[in-house]
Amino acid sequence: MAYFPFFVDLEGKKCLIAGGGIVAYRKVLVLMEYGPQITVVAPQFHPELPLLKKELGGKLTLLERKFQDSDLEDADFVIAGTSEEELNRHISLLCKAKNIPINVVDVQEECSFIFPALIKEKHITVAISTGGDSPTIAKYLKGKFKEAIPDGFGDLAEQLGSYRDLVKEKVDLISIRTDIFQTMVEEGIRQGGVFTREQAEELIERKLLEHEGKSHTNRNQEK
Ligand SMILES: C[C@@]1(CC(=O)O)C2=NC(=C\c3[nH]c(c(CCC(=O)O)c3CC(=O)O)Cc3[nH]c(c(CC(=O)O)c3CCC(=O)O)/C=C3\N/C(=C\2)[C@@H](CCC(=O)O)[C@]3(C)CC(=O)O)/[C@H]1CCC(=O)O
Ligand SMILES: NC(=O)c1ccc[n+]([C@@H]2O[C@H](COP(=O)([O-])OP(=O)(O)OC[C@H]3O[C@@H](n4cnc5c(N)ncnc54)[C@H](O)[C@@H]3O)[C@@H](O)[C@H]2O)c1
Repeated sequence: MAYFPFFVDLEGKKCLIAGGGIVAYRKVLVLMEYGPQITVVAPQFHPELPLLKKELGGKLTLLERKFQDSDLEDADFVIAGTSEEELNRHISLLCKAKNIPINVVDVQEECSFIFPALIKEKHITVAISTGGDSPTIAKYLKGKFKEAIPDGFGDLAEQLGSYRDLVKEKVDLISIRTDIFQTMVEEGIRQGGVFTREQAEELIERKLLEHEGKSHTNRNQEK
């Protein structure tokens, strides 16, 4: 069955990861880009995790002990990736009973959410899932789609995002706004991923004048 990709704001959300091996380390690497508060609980850690802790500071907590049920208490979502299959299943059952979203790495039937193959360029995220049919296809498509994203596209999206309020403030008609945003993207791509604030201001004025000219002509034709 196909899974629906909700895009969730994870900034500051509490993520508990049970297990601290390579699997857990990879999950931390992916998730840290989305700003959650991550706690990893395991008797032994992959050597990269303490190094990452130095980099991430308070965003990453390492609890060097076995998992306890009480670890779930304030978790917003959980990943079970210990080497103990029974324990992973136990964590999954507890989470499901408490309505806490749970991923058991590579065990679809124990998951309430699954991981997609991800492309991230600043705030642009492309997520690919095959509903569990073939993670290898998801990975393959990731490689293909990555090639299709123009250089600097994440930067361009971020720039255009910073002009949204300006456009909304100056332009009332949605159809003109849409035209402006469309032109910004086309010009931004043509200019290699850059569209400056000055250009945005000029474009807004030009499109407003164009529109005024058009409605003027229309009024004259109506007479
Ligand atoms: C996308 C990605 C993200 C990530 O892991 O972060 C991901 N798996 C990846 C790779 C990968 N995983 C596996 C292989 C070996 C080849 C193969 O088995 O096909 C490869 C390929 C490789 O490593 O080259 C083994 C595997 N995976 C699952 C099972 C269980 C089963 O089949 O029942 C088994 C068999 C275990 C066994 O043999 O016992 C299950 C799941 N794996 C998922 C996600 C979820 C569904 C995603 C979807 O909807 O497509 C789901 C359902 C649950 C979950 O884990 O969330 C990541 C791509 C990384 C990237 O982005 O590059
Ligand atoms: N390595 C892979 O590429 C891979 C891929 C897919 C699935 N898996 C599966 O995912 C699981 C984790 O893989 P890994 O390679 O990270 O294994 P690993 O052996 O490197 O790490 C296992 C981790 O689980 C921790 N652990 C054991 N008992 C625990 C407990 N009671 N409470 C909390 N943590 C506990 C260990 O301390 C360790 O940190 C395994 O079941 C493995 O079969 C591994």
